[in-house]
Amino acid sequence: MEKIIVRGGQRLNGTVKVEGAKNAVLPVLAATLLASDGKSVIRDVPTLSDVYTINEVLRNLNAEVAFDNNTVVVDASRVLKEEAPFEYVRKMRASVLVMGSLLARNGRARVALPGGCAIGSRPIDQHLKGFEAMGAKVKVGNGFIEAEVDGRLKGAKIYLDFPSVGATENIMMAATLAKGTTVIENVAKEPEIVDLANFLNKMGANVRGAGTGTLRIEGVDVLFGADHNIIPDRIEAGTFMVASALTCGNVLVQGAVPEHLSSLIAKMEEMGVTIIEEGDGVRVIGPEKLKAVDIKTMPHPGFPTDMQSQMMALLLRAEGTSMITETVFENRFMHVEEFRRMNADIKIEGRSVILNGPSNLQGAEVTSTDLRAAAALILTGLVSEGNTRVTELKHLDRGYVNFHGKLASLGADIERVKEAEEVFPEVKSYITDLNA
Ligand SMILES: CC(=O)N[C@H]1[C@@H](OP(=O)(O)OP(=O)(O)OC[C@H]2O[C@@H](n3ccc(=O)[nH]c3=O)[C@H](O)[C@@H]2O)O[C@H](CO)[C@@H](O)[C@@H]1O
Ligand SMILES: C=C(OP(=O)(O)O)C(=O)O
Repeated sequence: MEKIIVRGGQRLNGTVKVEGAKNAVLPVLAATLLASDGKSVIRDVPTLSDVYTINEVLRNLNAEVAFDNNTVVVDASRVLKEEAPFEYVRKMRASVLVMGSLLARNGRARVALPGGCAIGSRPIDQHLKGFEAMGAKVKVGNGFIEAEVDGRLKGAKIYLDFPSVGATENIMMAATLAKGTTVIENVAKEPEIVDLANFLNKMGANVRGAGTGTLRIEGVDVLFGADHNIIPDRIEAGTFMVASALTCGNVLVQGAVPEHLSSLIAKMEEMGVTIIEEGDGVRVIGPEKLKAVDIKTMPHPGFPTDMQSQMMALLLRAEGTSMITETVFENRFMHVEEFRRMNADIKIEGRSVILNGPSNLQGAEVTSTDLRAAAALILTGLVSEGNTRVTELKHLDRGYVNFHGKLASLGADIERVKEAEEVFPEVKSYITDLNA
């Protein structure tokens, strides 16, 4: 079993560079399936397990995919298959994002139902509602969702009940090749939506309004491969910003785009952290004492749910009582119990968490429950007494490239180790028998 071991007590210092955004590259790669002519070249792609998974999904659908030197080249000009199997969707829910492209290109898509997830039930009803409004028939059965349209999708007026990031992306992709105009209201405004719209427009699509609450898409007959650089990862940037503030450090986070991080910057400044725009990034200087603040996660430009657990780590060091309210996912507090194992004074009350700080944090063996929780537990280890051992690193590898290496380069006392797993001899022979 792999573990990250952190010994607390070091102030972080230096420069760290952020990668391309995971949550931008996944929909962009799904969108490459829309090009029936020419290759797409996607640059600044992070070497994350989620990227390898989406590449496998694309290959399985008969696209040609090469990934080298942070660049993915996709040729989707051959006839595409229509099925994304459960083995991929189970590993990564964003696999459902191929549905809009497949439906638009093939008139048919069959994608395994994603099922539950550690942060909530995460239904995709809003994606399906959009496809249906564009004329698709949607059927759910045997663990799959099947969507089919007779001929071409038709432009439609769609109102999302919630500004879902995935539904906005999936419907936007489907609408690019639909006949006529699609207007989607109450859409997500995240920077990753804007990045996807920019890529689609480079492919020949006509998408307007990205970054506002309404998208207007005039359908076109054909889309072409295009060249695109992925935007920097605002969540990875935010994670290193918190790391610096937490350890009373002084770190330049290169590639952090302040406009993408305004809610986080505002909250960190309220806590007493100094944040200075410098070059193409931000410098974060952590104070000796942090002030308690209240936080409520919201769709962009509100405070991002993907920074909730890292911010919780920071608030453990703040003086006074803080409250974090999670409004985006109904169950994104699994990390709270792990923080308690590290002696955090923290409790859950409904959809909120109350923290009484500063906690006298102590290292412990803790389990990552999702990718951001993994990062948050490692950050907490940086300011805990003794050793913190963080397990279930498969979550971390979905969203962070060489996280421990980057922290070590800033002066953290951290290593990633592989420890032999204890297997009882009786069980071992049983496994051998089974494999015989
Ligand atoms: C790959 C990717 O980009 N993932 C991000 C994306 O996930 P994702 O696209 O899954 O998130 P959504 O914005 O769709 O989900 C937000 C909320 O809406 C609900 N919902 C969503 C769709 C739907 O059809 N019905 C429905 O009820 C979800 O259960 C959740 O409670 O946005 C989230 C919210 O910023 C981020 O935390 C994820 O990191
Ligand atoms: C929840 C996240 O991602 P996903 O939607 O891919 O699970 C995340 O990036 O924090």
